[in-house]
Amino acid sequence: MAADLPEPASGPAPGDLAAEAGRIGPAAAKVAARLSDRARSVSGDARSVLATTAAMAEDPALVQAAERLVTERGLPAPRAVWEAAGQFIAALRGAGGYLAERVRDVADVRDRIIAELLGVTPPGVPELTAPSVLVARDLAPADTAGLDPTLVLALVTEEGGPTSHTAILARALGIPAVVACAGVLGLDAPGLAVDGNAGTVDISDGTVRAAGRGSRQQWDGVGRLADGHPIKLLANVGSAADAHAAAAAGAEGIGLFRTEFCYLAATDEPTVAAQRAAYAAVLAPFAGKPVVVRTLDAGSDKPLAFLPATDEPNPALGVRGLRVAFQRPDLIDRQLAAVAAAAADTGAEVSVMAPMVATAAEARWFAERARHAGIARIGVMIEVPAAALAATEILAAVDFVSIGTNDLAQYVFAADRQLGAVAALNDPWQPALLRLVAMVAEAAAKAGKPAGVCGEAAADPALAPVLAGLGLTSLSMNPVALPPVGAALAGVDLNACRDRAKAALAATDPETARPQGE
Ligand SMILES: C=C(OP(=O)(O)O)C(=O)O
Ligand SMILES: [Mg+2]
Repeated sequence: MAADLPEPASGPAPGDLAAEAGRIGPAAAKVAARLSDRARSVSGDARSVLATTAAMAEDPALVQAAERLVTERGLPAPRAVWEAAGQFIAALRGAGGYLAERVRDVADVRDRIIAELLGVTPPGVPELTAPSVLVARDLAPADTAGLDPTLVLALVTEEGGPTSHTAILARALGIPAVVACAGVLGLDAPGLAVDGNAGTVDISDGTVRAAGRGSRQQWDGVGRLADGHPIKLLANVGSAADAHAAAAAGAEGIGLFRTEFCYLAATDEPTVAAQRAAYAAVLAPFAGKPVVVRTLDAGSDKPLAFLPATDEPNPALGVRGLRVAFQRPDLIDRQLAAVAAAAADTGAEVSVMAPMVATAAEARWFAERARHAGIARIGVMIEVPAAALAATEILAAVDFVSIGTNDLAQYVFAADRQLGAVAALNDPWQPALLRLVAMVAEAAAKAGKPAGVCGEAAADPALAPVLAGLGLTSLSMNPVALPPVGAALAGVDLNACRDRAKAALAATDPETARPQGE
């Protein structure tokens, strides 16, 4: 691999500060244009990942934050980009889980812009001349998208996680990959046998071998089972870049727009006009299609700087999600007004949804405010066990529910979702979690209202038929997961899904719930 870019020196900036700041926008635009060109030359997941990276490079929030660091603190442009990206990286890392896995994407964009400003070659993958196993500390998704599966037998990285863009892309390209393989860079082995299915790297026999080369799955863009039973396949997004990637990946709509992602680095509450513009940029690619906008889910793993920090012993159990709105109804009213205006601007079929609802009374409180803001379709997330147990009463107050399996698992198992030591409990195949999901799906079917899943469970192609069998009507996921999930659903009929659901519910643990070989 090309050497990592060294951390740029911190200054002072040479010459005129305005001119120095003015170099950042054009450098970012050049990086974006280059990535967009590459996106046009490939297809499928690689195309959507490159398009997302291109949009991230041009993200006005990053460019403007870096420009301010030049004009206000006198930093040289490369250092300012480094520090501005660092703020985003810290926020993502603090959020943990799959958000922390987006850190690599931001770091890649940062390095490309800095390399452009310095006039040097950005870090990347060396030209391969013979079939090889690629070993790296981590690999940028944009680099993974360009890998040639005939030359890269397998990929092993020290860092990264199983839901990172890099891992998902490698799977999509059919390249066996093992990520988070601590110590692999320090190995002095003549060969590596990599099994992408088992997640193992064997150095014992000195040969280079790879297993687990899956084939790229085809999905025709319509969410349905083999017998035609519909399951809407939607995308989780947090920015306009994500929304474009979701549209390119063929999402039938957006099932979760995490609005707090727009403001992870904001120091002041955005005005209604600024929120309207930011939301409209996300809704625009989905004119005429369903989009579920979640109101701010701040607090705990996603702190927002413009909300006063609360000194709580257990932030995950504290004032977060909709609970912030109970204390600051003015804040949610301004957000709902901005969402309603953005919906009118774009023609997307917008619903709103509240996070961290615990009781039917809370659902009613939210529905009333959203209705007052002129929003017609209103739902809540089911991510607190009490809400799953009260699903019938909650569904009487709203039009739909969406199950957040990430938090639902965290709370039902009393297992911090950011803590590796208890990760096994936060497994979406846990029968106890699936029984709560079943309870919600049943209540929704009785009420004749839709119920979806928008937590990470929805992105598992083996679990999707189980969720369909439980009676869920939509699955919302990272856009790169859409083709494998769509293909998995298209291969089974509703009866088979119901059988799989029954088996998973009856299992005693995740290992037996999960089909063999998955
Ligand atoms: C989708 C969810 O919300 P978030 O991951 O944003 O907390 C969830 O909790 O499953
Ligand atoms: Mg949640």
